Amino acid sequence: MQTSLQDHQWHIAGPGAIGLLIHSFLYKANPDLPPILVNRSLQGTFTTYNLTNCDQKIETLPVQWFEKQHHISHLIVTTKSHQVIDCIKALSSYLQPDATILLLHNGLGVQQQAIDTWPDFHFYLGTTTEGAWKQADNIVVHAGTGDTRLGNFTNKQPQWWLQSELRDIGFMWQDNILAQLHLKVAINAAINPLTILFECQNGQLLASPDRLSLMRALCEETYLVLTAEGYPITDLVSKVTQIAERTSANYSSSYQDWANQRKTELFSMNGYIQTLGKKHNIKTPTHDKVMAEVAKKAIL
Ligand SMILES: NC(=O)C1=CN([C@@H]2O[C@H](COP(=O)(O)OP(=O)(O)OC[C@H]3O[C@@H](n4cnc5c(N)ncnc54)[C@H](OP(=O)(O)O)[C@@H]3O)[C@@H](O)[C@H]2O)C=CC1
Ligand SMILES: CC(C)(CO)C(=O)C(=O)O
Repeated sequence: MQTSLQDHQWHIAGPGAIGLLIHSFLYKANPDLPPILVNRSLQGTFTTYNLTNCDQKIETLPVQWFEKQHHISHLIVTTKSHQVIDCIKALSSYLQPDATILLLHNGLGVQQQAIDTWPDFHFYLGTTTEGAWKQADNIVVHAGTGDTRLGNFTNKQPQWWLQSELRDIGFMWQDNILAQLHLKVAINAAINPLTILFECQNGQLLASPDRLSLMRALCEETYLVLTAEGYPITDLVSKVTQIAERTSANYSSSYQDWANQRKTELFSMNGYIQTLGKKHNIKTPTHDKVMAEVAKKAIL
């Protein structure tokens, strides 16, 4: 039996920092069509959560959780990259055969795996520069505003997008989203593992010749591999340097995962470049060395 879900009602799987932030955007845009949260256990926990906005105001928002009678037609997955496949597997019997699924995580590789595993679902790929973190299970802090872009493998805007609630909350359609995602991976692959190796903030990578030369070597290999894959990124070193300067005081997401003994997403950043290197027969010795060193201290 199906409960009273409405057309286009979004489910959000992964009630972490980004999941709750997007929940709050959708809820505030249309409280009559609240998004539905899905957690790992498929059983709701908290009934409200607190959101600290960028201007330090605190709002309390109600939560509606997934129920096993639901048929999911629209899903946003906001787990970490290594949790995406298991998350969709756990939901596969509740997803409509032609469900729309937006994957919103860092890194690459998992998106193709999802599309290959479930060819009938309509997958969309996204990336966000919003910043958020969890203070507790039901407390989220919106640390910095950013933008969220989505697209698909075909670059064709679907009909649903024109009336989508996602437009109301400022999400933007991005032609060639894959180019955007490859650029992000190239930047992450040059910064994130090094912040774990040197136990430093992003900006401190620019402070010594040793760190800079490793960063350059990673960029050179990434450039060759991504060019072979059809995504040549010009001036990658200066793009990486600019981001490291702009986020100078930040600890990268991988550093934070390592510092909190969580699995990092490096397998879908440097690991993705290594996989493409093998595919195109291009050696990636710096990525290999850096990943081997990071593996001694972090969960890859
Ligand atoms: N936070 C940020 O500022 C930004 C994050 N991103 C990216 O967004 C993605 C999400 O990041 P973030 O929100 O910080 O990560 P979090 O770890 O805070 O959130 C992930 C959530 O997914 C849950 N989860 C794991 N497996 C499942 C499952 N099978 N079903 C349902 N829920 C599940 C986790 O629960 P559990 O705790 O039980 O594992 C957790 O609540 C990452 O790829 C990240 O790199 C991108 C830009 C900025
Ligand atoms: C751009 C950068 C490196 C900012 O910290 C990031 O995306 C991350 O930490 O994952």
